[in-house]
Amino acid sequence: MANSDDHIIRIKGLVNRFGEQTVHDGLDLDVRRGEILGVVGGSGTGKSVLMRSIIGLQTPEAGEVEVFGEPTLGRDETETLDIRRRWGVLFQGGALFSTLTVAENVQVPLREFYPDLDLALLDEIASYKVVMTGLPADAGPKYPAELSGGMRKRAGLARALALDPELLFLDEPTAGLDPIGAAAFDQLTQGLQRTLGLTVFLITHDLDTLYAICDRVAVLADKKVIAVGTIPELLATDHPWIQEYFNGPRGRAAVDAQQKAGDKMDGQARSADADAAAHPTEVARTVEGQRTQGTLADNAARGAPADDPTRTLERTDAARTTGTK
Ligand SMILES: Nc1ncnc2c1ncn2[C@@H]1O[C@H](COP(=O)(O)OP(=O)(O)OP(=O)(O)O)[C@@H](O)[C@H]1O
Repeated sequence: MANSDDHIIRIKGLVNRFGEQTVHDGLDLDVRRGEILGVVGGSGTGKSVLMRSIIGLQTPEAGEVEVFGEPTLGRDETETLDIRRRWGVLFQGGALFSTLTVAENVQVPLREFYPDLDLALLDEIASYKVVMTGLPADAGPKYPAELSGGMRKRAGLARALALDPELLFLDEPTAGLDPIGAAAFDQLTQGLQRTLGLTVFLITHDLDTLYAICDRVAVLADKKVIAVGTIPELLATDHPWIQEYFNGPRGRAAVDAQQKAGDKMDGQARSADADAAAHPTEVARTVEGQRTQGTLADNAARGAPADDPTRTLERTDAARTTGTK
């Protein structure tokens, strides 16, 4: 398979079967470096099996998988150690160890890949990752059962970021979150992706997530990736599932919500411009698309941790639409 610097994952001719059931049959997909790729498809189309095939938890019957330019199939764990330490995974539901605290959960991959790290350093890295994902610092010693669903997702994300990965896999990160919590998690994902230069492979049923933060979307159907592109590019195809998914009532509601969010941010940008003109010596604020990130002082004033560079102003648009399974 040709190597390309533009692609962090390359999949060719993937075949996965469970008994008589064929889940993937000649699936191809490339993931570009630095993008957030949304992966969608009806329930049971094999999104999670695809992710598991990439990260080595599922052995496909045939095909080629390359990550960071290295083939991953047919190689044992020690051979892929250098590759595996360069990605992080947030499994569906967070998959935290219930008998470990949040900090201990974050330390699991650190202990696995760097067994010689001393305890003080493990604690320090875990604390940093906890705060980085917007959790309060006192979440570290808590057990998963003591956290809300949204906080558990953030704790799972903190663990996924433990090794400073270049590539992040997120399996339905906003499932089960309320609309405001889901929008905040999207903004956290995008903030981290931009700040840390991550590539994100994001499985979701959440149309708002697709519209809000995904650069491209890959659609799984008929045992393959039937289309991959920006949402306007997908809308230009005539595949019935794609048309129904994006043009159905939930798709239209997601577009409306996106439009409202855009209008709101335009208003904020205009008002920020007026403020800047009126107070030219004040520290500038940055308005990036839908995301407004204040200065550390602004964040502190809003109650966000002052040392958290990724904390973003949470969107409070009321409408949020999750695609049907
Ligand atoms: N270990 C396994 N053994 C047998 N069948 C499996 C196994 N893992 C997955 N499958 C089957 O493969 C198919 C695809 O599963 P997968 O979990 O990838 O779907 P999905 O697209 O992620 O679905 P959802 O959106 O509902 O999470 C399903 O029919 C599932 O039952």
